[in-house]
Amino acid sequence: MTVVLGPNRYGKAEIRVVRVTRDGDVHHLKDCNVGISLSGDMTDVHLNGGNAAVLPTDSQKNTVYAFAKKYGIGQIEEFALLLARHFTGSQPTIHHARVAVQEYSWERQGPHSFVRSATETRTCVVHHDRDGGSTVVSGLQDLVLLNSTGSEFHGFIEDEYTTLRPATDRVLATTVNARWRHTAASDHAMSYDFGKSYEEVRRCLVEAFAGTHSLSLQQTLYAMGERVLAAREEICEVRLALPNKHHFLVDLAPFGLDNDNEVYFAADRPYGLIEGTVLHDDAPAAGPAWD
Ligand SMILES: O=c1[nH]c(=O)c2[nH]c(=O)[nH]c2[nH]1
Repeated sequence: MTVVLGPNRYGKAEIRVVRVTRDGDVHHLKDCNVGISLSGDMTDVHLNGGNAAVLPTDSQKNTVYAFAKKYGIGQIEEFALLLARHFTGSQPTIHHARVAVQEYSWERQGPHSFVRSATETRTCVVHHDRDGGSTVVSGLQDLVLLNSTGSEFHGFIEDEYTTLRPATDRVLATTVNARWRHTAASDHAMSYDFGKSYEEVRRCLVEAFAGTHSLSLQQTLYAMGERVLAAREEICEVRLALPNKHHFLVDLAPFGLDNDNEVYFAADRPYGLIEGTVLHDDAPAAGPAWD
């Protein structure tokens, strides 16, 4: 039996960087969490402990802070591309870079005061290969949505363990975790408006959730992905993970009260987890985009 080194990567995780841009009395804030993963000529370090090909993860972390100062942090996808291209372009031993960024949103409260908004986190994952192009997957996490009617679930399999009653009018609630792949990120490069794209995709997801009379969360998932692909030509694939945040009607009969879909128990666990991919049938090959 021969043992060999398989796929590997290394980098710095969870680099928290806050960039304040001062515009006179008015300040602008970017609050991010950056993860770097590099791969390349790493056989010697794993097999023999030879570090000559290794750019320390500490240097990677420092690069994030230095780039935040030198270039600012605009759209997170642009910042991630800048970093990924830097590592592959400056170090011959680094062949591939994966940079992931999460952005926490702050609402302006004054010229230099901000309130952390309890809404979703914006995300991106960029891959850059020194011999090839880049892939960009944007996304959002923890966008909480609820429809208080317009949702049904019936006609499902009923086996000997089924107790669920068919529902013709229920609450449908979820925490959207969505990621979407940009068709040709390497062509768009830096001139591409990632900010507008993000806002429009988010709007499509919310509008499709709110506007779909749902016979299942699976149907709603597909409608959300389909809406994005119909509206946004720069996107070729959408991946969604939608927990079904169950709202159970409380039995008020013991108290002599009826419950006409008015009082619910919002359970936090267990929850159904509906996951799916919606994509163009001629979407270009994903390469490492989803890794
Ligand atoms: O929208 C739903 N899809 C399911 O697959 C499912 N399963 C379940 O118990 N409730 C629901 N709701």
